[in-house]
Amino acid sequence: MIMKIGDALKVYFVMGSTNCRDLDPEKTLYEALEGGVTLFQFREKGVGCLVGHECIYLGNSLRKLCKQYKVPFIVNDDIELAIELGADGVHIGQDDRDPLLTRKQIGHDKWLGISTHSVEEAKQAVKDGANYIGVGPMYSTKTKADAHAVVGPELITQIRTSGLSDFPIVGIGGITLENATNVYKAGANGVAIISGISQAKSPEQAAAAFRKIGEDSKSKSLQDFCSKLQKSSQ
Ligand SMILES: Cc1ncc(COP(=O)(O)OP(=O)(O)O)c(N)n1
Ligand SMILES: Cc1nc(C(=O)O)sc1CCOP(=O)(O)O
Ligand SMILES: [Mg+2]
Repeated sequence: MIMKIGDALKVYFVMGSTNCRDLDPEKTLYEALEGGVTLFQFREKGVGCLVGHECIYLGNSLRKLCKQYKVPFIVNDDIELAIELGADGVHIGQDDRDPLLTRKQIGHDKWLGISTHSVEEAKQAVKDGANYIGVGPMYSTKTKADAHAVVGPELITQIRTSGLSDFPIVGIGGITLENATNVYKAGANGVAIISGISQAKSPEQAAAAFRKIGEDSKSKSLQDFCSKLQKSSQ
């Protein structure tokens, strides 16, 4: 799948069966895709999550759906599962596994995402061959019990000004329709969301609203950039 990763990160939906509310995972993802999510991560984790054949079965269904919508499919943590499902990439955290070994296993044509919580971790992730970094938590989250302390969108701005001005970055953790604009404004290419879409009454409408915020933030950033350019040339 040929697609710029910075664009794919715009509305990054992360989900497993334990995150869903009224709808089953397939229907939840279907609605999110209809609403316009641009990237999907299969994160089958937590109490009551599916394992073994059941996990592979669900992963295959979700993978097929993403293919239909031409949306890249990432697997969280589990490299063997990613390979089995023919995923477009994997996402690993600081304590999951060695990034260099992971790259060796998945090859160079797959995306590797790495979670980061500081400027130092961000720079190291780039050195370790990440294609994008997740930065979080932006805000407090109930979805991940072992989440780090909140870093806020300010960390994304610090990472940008530390030299990673163009590197693909997605913010994650506690992102809602009310605060997503702050994350884009801080310099993120996109927002990664679990409950804001999976727990919404209508995942489709929530996804569409996040997509609209992403589009508007992009054109607003462009307007800001042009007006700064105009002012500096006056
Ligand atoms: C896009 C994105 N960013 C961060 C994470 C978190 O990864 P990790 O710290 O390994 O925690 P778990 O998700 O494995 O519980 C992510 N999954 N995706
Ligand atoms: C999976 C995950 N990673 C985080 C990090 O900070 O790295 S926060 C988080 C949970 C995101 O869920 P929600 O959108 O429901 O808050
Ligand atoms: Mg992990």
